[in-house]
Amino acid sequence: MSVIQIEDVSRWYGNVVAVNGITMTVGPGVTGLLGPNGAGKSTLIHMMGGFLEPSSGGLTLDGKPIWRNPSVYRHVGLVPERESAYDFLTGEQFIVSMAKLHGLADPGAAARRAIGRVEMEYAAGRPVGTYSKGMKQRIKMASALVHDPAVLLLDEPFNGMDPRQRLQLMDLIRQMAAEGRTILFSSHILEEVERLATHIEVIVSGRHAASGDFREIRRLMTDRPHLFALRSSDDRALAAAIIADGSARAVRLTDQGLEVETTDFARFTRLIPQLAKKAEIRLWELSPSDESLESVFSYLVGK
Ligand SMILES: Nc1ncnc2c1ncn2[C@@H]1O[C@H](COP(=O)(O)OP(=O)(O)OP(=O)(O)O)[C@@H](O)[C@H]1O
Repeated sequence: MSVIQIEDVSRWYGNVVAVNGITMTVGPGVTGLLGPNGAGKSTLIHMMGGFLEPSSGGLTLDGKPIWRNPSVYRHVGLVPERESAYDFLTGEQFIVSMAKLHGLADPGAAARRAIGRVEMEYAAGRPVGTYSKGMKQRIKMASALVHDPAVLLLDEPFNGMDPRQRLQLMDLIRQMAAEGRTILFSSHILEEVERLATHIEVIVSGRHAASGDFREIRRLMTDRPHLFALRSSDDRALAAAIIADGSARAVRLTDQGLEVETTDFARFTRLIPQLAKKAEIRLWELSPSDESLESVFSYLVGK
């Protein structure tokens, strides 16, 4: 059972602070690293895998420093977001070469085992350049598994996958976690993280914004004020009805219709059609107007 400890870690690129004073512990099971694009997820993952030096702070695997420590790399597999295989190599050649890089005693056998793990035997003899996005993702996964690491780091593993490929990969990740591995995967999609992760870490603008199980994070996200845009046959009357009901924090009449702020998302979406019906108003549009991930995450960090 392996544990990665991240202790007050920062990383900057020139003037850009990509990761800012993050402290967290990643243990066995599946951890989801959630954050919008540019939050610093890839930077953090690369530091966890020993591919990038922290500008300050330290990272350890089972108490051993990760940076410049090859004895640690034997226990870590990293699947990067970008393509990492030469298109002209066959899947098998690629995995065998990775096994050789790790100095494994029997690269052929290790490669076959890893390819079997991701169910890619049928395409192992084909050049990687002919693979679909999902197949490329699986062969990258095999390359990270070839030395049977205790820790697996996956950067946006579901990007570009169709729903069937997504389910297959989720199954594989669950199996590997059940075997006692420490697995961390990054994503900017809450639902994805919610379905797979037993533990969630949220980062926003390089900072650690929240940590815990998904119910807690979901509550933090849904309890924040929500902004809705409404259009109806009589916006003024609808505004009056909403104000009379007392379910909104603020109601504004705009050129486009109504803007309503509420803290109880679920109750408000149930209530509005009832209010409209009672007042004989036809509802044309009811849409959340601040549902961008950016705004959800910003709320979490209190910006
Ligand atoms: N090599 C680099 N040089 C300069 N800036 C960088 C470099 N790599 C990342 N950054 C910047 O650091 C910040 C964090 O980037 P990072 O790729 O770690 O975020 P991310 O959460 O993985 O985002 P994405 O999901 O879009 O890849 C961004 O502002 C990015 O532009």
